Amino acid sequence: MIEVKNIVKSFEGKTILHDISATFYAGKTNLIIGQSGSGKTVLMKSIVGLIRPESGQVLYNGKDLLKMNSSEVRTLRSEIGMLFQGSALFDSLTVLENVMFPLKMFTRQSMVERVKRAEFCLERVNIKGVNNLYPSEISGGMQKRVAIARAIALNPKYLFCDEPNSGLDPRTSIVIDELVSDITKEYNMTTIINTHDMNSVMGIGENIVFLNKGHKEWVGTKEEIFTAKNEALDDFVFASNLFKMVKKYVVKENLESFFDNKSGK
Ligand SMILES: Nc1ncnc2c1ncn2[C@@H]1O[C@H](COP(=O)(O)OP(=O)(O)OP(=O)(O)O)[C@@H](O)[C@H]1O
Repeated sequence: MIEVKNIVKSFEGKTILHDISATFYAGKTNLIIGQSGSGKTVLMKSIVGLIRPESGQVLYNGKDLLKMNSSEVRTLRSEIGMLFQGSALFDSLTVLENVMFPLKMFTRQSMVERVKRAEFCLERVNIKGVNNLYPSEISGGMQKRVAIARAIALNPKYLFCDEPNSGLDPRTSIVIDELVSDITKEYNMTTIINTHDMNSVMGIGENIVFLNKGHKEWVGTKEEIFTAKNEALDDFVFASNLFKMVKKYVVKENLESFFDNKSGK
């Protein structure tokens, strides 16, 4: 579990995060949503430790990142998996070598052990037969799966995904979302995902934190979003006519059956 308490962050005298407190649960897909510029990335970077807030606490299972010494931070880093927007694979390394990379950085495993673990992770994300290809030789969806395999190579307790669906078609986005969600449950990870993607919100939003102009405006689940009485949230989530119609239908008809059928299974 990760808790942030009273996080304040400013740049050049302008406050970007206003006293943010939120809880992100283990075994759940926790989403941070909000308009462009609302502070999602700054919040995620503050949680990961890439940005130091002026005040507040970032508690990893109760331990404050902002008070950890360098050896504690290094241990924590080995427990964190990251999935970046553009997959961020190393172009000059093969698929297998990309997944082996964090194992080389953070473990003393032998070459044989590293290969075995990387092969296991690639199989887990349903990647077969491309281990010796380079990222440029596989599709965007496959690259994303390889990035997930790399992110879970060290068996992380915490997984951070920044816009994991950017650049993917809707069908592949759902596959990636479901993969992240399944892995989160399987390994009981605390997964935090930054997204604007309403399909992700409706599909895997188990704990959604909505930021509005750097303020935490609302927290709830994908089911609660339909009946929330928050104007800013409503404007953001149901901005398109399509989602306005979906809301009308879901509220009028049967909410449960909508979520049961969401993934089209
Ligand atoms: N290093 C920085 N220096 C100055 N201002 C910054 C810095 N990083 C972010 N900001 C500002 O903080 C605000 C929030 O940015 P942030 O990237 O967190 O938004 P976001 O919600 O992630 O947006 P998007 O969805 O477009 O990625 C923006 O106004 C941005 O210009």
